[in-house]
Amino acid sequence: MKIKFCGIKSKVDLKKSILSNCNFIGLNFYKKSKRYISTMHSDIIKMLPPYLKSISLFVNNSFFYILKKKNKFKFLQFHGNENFLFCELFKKKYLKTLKILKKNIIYYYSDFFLYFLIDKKNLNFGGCGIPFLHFKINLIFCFIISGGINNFNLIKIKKNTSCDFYDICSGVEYLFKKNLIKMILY
Ligand SMILES: O=C(O)c1ccccc1NCC(=O)[C@H](O)[C@H](O)COP(=O)(O)O
Repeated sequence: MKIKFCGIKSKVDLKKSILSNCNFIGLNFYKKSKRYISTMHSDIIKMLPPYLKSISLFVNNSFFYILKKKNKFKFLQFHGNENFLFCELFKKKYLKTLKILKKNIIYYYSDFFLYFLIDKKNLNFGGCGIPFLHFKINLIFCFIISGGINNFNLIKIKKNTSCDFYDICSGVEYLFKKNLIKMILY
C-alpha cells in the first residue's frame, strides 16, 4: 500500500513523515489553506530522503507561479479547476484531482499524467476531512483515494474501493499539525 500525507508544512511534520515511512508528501501552495507552506518549502525539500517523493499542490495558481516552483518537486498536483491543457503545459508528471459524487466514465491519457486523486466534493477546495461514499471504482487509469480517511475507516474504504494508494490529510492532524502516532498507525 502507498500513502501520501498532504499538508506537510514544517520540518517537524517532515520528520514525522519520515518516521512513518510514507511514500509521498504533499506541500500546499494554496494561500487560503491553513496548510499553506509559504517559503518553508525550500528547507523541507533539502531535508528529503531520496525515497520520499515530494508533490507540490496548486489550486488555480497562475502559470508563472507554478513554473517558478515546479523544478523543486518530483510531481505536481492540480487541485482546482485546471483543465487538461493547463496541466500539460509544465511538461512534468502530475496528479489531477477529480471530485466525484457518482460513477463516471473518464478517458484521459498523456505522457505526464500520473494519477487521478479522487476526493470529496465540497464548497471549498480539498482537505475537508469528510469521507465520501467510497464505491468500487472500475477505472482504466491509476487513481488515489482521499477524503476523510483516518485510522479507523481505512480498512473499510480499502475493501470498498480495491485501491492501494491513499492520500490522507486531516486524519493525521491535530490543529493542522501532523500527529506522529496517527501517521505511524497506517
Ligand atoms: O488540505 C487543504 O487544506 C487543501 C486546501 C485546498 C486544496 C487542497 C487541499 N488538500 C488537498 C489534499 O490532497 C488532501 O489531502 C485531500 O483533500 C484530503 O484531505 P482530507 O479529507 O482532510 O484527508
